[in-house]
Amino acid sequence: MMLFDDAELFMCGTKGTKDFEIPDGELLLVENFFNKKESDAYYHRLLTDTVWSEYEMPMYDKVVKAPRMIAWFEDKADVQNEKKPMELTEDLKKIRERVEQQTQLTFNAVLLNLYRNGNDGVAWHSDKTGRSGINPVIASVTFGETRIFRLRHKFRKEIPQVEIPLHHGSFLLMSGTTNSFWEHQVPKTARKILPRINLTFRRVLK
Ligand SMILES: O=C(O)CCC(=O)C(=O)O
Ligand SMILES: [Fe+2]
Repeated sequence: MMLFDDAELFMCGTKGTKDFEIPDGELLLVENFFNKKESDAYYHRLLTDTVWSEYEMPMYDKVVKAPRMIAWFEDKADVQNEKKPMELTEDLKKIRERVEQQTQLTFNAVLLNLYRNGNDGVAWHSDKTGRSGINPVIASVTFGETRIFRLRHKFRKEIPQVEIPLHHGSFLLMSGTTNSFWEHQVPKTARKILPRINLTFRRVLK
């Protein structure tokens, strides 16, 4: 794959913070959270150095491959567990530092998603999982191709959906009750596009 020079194509958004003031949730976008130079460097290294895996998810009575690649990293558990997750790399730790500075929160795990092209995406879901409690704070960083991040209220269908193009180097924080009341997706697209990497920092219970 010839991806390396292509990073020049990715534009960061204009610098600015936007509070989306959604009902039943908190949603904050910071464009240009990482500048173009930092974003290009992280994009290249994460793309090539990460050991990406297929993710198989249960779907009714079958198991299907998710249309994206993933990698999960987590701080070393205090208690040794059987399945040792990968620890955060130096790059991931540096990115986390910036995220923690911004949010004044701490995170002990990060999920990386790689959307290889427009056929990759993520279907409607919210991020509640057994290990992160009912209202997890999700801190999301994007590098590479701009993809639409769409949110909809789970119960009040009259509330308009929110559509946010997440640009190279942007940061999005979902907090408060967002994950109880809203779900989100990254729709597939027929456009010819380059890969996008998304990182979601999380707090998981050990
Ligand atoms: O790629 C994104 O922006 C969102 C990823 C996501 O929703 C997830 O990993 O739970
Ligand atoms: Fe999600």
